[in-house]
Amino acid sequence: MKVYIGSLNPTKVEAVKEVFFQDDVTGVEVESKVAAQPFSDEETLEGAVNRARECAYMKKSEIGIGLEGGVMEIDGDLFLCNWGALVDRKENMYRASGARIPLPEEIQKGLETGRELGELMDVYAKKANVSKDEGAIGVFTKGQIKRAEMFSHVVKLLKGQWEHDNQN
Ligand SMILES: O=P(O)(O)OP(=O)(O)OP(=O)(O)OC[C@H]1O[C@@H](n2cnc3c(O)ncnc32)[C@H](O)[C@@H]1O
Ligand SMILES: [Mg+2]
Repeated sequence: MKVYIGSLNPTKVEAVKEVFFQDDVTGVEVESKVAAQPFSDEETLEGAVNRARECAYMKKSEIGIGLEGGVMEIDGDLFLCNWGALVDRKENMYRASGARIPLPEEIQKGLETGRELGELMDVYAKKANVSKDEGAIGVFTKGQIKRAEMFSHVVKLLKGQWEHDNQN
């Protein structure tokens, strides 16, 4: 089965390859059509759905997957939020979200000035490309849950729902 994932970020591509291990998985760059830094559950989910739709419309695609990272507010605190969407050939859509943790105040302040989380995390962790590696979730959980594992839970939730509806 041909599966497209709408990103070239290794944490996202890895997660889909791990869960769809029997399938032919390809990462492709597509537009999320939302802000580079989504600021709510709704906007983050919309980015995931847009990516999944674009992937599902690709030639020979049986399944398109979109994964999107963002932040959302609860009572003045910003939490990491991540959403995934799966669109199949019949245009059925499945959605799922990932684990969330609050972000420290200094990161919240940086986000509020319009900077992207990926950029802020590199400054915080004093290294490059945190978003392509352990991610903010990995940094703030001391590596207990890294970005690829968090996304793999989301992809399992998507695949499982799709399989539930397509069982014989
Ligand atoms: O190439 P794409 O697929 O866009 O990968 P990305 O890393 O930019 O991921 P998103 O667009 O889904 O995430 C939106 C923004 O939030 C950042 N981000 C989200 N989750 C993160 C995490 O766990 N660690 C570091 N940055 C994160 C990311 O770098 C972007 O600036
Ligand atoms: Mg991005």
